[in-house]
Amino acid sequence: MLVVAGVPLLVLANKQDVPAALAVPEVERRLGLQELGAGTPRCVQGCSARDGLGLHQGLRSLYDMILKRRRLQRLGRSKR
Ligand SMILES: Nc1nc2c(ncn2[C@@H]2O[C@H](COP(=O)(O)OP(=O)(O)OP(=O)(O)O)[C@@H](O)[C@H]2O)c(=O)[nH]1
Repeated sequence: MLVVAGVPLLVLANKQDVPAALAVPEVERRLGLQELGAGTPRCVQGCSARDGLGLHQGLRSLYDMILKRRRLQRLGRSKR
């Protein structure tokens, strides 16, 4: 997985309607996302492409992370 430091990351843990699907914390652990550190905002969202559950929430989280990052970038620029 290519991750650019600081860029908001959304991981969709799909097929959560399937009983054998990995739970969200396990997906996060196996991808080693905790190693990214606080500088890379991220969200691991459980979802099901079959019924759409979790998709809106995931995209909403990504949108919020992008807005927050933009605000922080603007603040950083105005302080220079
Ligand atoms: N139950 C369920 N089935 C899904 C979901 N998303 C995809 N599928 C089904 O899983 C099968 C494989 O589709 P994909 O996941 O798109 O394809 P893939 O990535 O090549 O295959 P996988 O490695 O099996 O995921 C198809 O029959 C899809 O309809 C989901 O959220 N829930």
